Order: sequence, then C-alpha cells, then structure tokens
Amino acid sequence: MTNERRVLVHPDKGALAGSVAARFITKMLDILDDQPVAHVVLTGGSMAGAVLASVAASPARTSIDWSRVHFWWGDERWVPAGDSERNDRVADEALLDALELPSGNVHRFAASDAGLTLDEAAEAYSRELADHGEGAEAPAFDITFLGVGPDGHIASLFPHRSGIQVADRSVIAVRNSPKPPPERLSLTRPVINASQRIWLVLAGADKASALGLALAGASRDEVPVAGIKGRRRTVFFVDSDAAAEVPEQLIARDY
Ligand SMILES: O=C(O)[C@H](O)[C@@H](O)[C@H](O)[C@H](O)COP(=O)(O)O
Repeated sequence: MTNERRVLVHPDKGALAGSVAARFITKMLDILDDQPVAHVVLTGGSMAGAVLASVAASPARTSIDWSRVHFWWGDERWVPAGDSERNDRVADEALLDALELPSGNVHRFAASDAGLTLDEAAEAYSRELADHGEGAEAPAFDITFLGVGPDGHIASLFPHRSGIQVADRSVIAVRNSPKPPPERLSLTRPVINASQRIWLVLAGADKASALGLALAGASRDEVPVAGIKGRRRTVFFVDSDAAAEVPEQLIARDY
C-alpha cells in the first residue's frame, strides 16, 4: 500500500457522492472488525452533505454498529446552535439525525450562544480531543473528510493566513476569515494529518485550479490543501470538472 496521494475521478457529482458513501460504509465495517471504536471527522459543504445523505439512503448502513463510531468536525462556524450556517447542521440533517447515536459519540464545537468566548470554545474542543486521544493531543482519526474551497482552503485554514502554519495546538480560533462568517473554530494541520485516512471530496470546475496547484507542489501557505497528507492514505475523490488540471499520471478513473 502506498501513502502517495491518489486522485479518483468520477463522471459527475451524483456518482461521486454514491461512490464515496459506498467506500465509507465498507471501510467502516473493516475498521470496526479490527478495533472497538472508530473516530470520523466530518466537514461542512455541499459535497459532504451529498455523501452523508447517500450513506443514509444506503440499506447497507444498518450493518454498521454506529454506537462504536465517534463523530468530530474539522471546523465550525461561530454562529448559534442549530443555525442553518453551522457545519454540524449539514451532517445532522443528512445522516446523524437518522442514526441512533449515544450523545457522547457526537463531538460538536461549541456554538456562539453557549456562553463561551471563541478562545474558550477552542480550548474546550482541545480538551475534548485530548480526552479521547489515549495520551495524544487528539485521536488518530480513522477517516477525516475534508471539503476544499475554490481558494484551496481546508477546514478553516485559509491561504496566506497564520492558521495553516499553527503546530503547537490542536484547535485554533479563527478571526477575520476571508469566507463568512468571520469567526470560526478549526482543527490544525498536524491534528488533521495525524489521521489514518484523509478523504477529500471535491466537485465543480471552480475547484480545478486549487487541486491542480496542490498536486503540482504549491506551498501550503498559498494553497492550504497542499499541506494535507494522512498517515496511511490520502485520497482526492473528485468529479471530472474538478480534475481538469490534475496531472494525468496521478489520475485513476473510478468508472
Ligand atoms: O466552513 C465552511 O465554510 C465550509 O465548510 C467550507 O469550508 C466547505 O467545506 C468548502 O468550501 C467546500 O464546500 P463545497 O463542498 O460546498 O464546495
């Protein structure tokens, strides 16, 4: 097995969501065969919603003992609980509401109306990560999903901002985000890269340039996704529009 980054191209968004959902269910079964608990990081964005909705719609999802799965988020927007702008709303509506999960398995970032400052909320999530880290600052996540912005941002780590360079903490408070809302919470790059598997899901022509640059060796300061690599596997699941600028030798077509 190689730890090189791989790009799997699908004909369109529907095929992409279905393929990632099917692989997720299969991989979760494998992981839970080998270990008592799995840790999964979720993301916001439309493709993440489509993947999770496809998991929810799959009859095979009942074969997973979801009580052994812990869900975390890569980033969150600093808005009130339940706000339609929150990244956890995407996951709740697409999948989590349909699963009978113990509440202790769902690890949300604090909401802006929880009575904490942004910095306190970052510290609270750091502590929660460490509580499940078995001695490390965070769990070695089994699967981390990431969306990628047209500017190459992942989680709330944006180009030419200090967040992508932070390595001394697991969670940062983000202010003046170039994408609204301005205040956010985000995992840092080292914690994301400590994941066993990182699955990036991207669709659309507006992602082609960022993906092409990242795979061609751009700096993480310029294109944050360029700095992302999991311990065992890093897979870019993309549609053909997003793949337009990927070097041909890196492409595997999944159809
Ligand atoms: O916090 C956010 O603003 C979003 O979560 C964002 O980071 C998203 O993940 C990417 O922009 C990809 O989104 P799409 O899948 O909708 O293109």
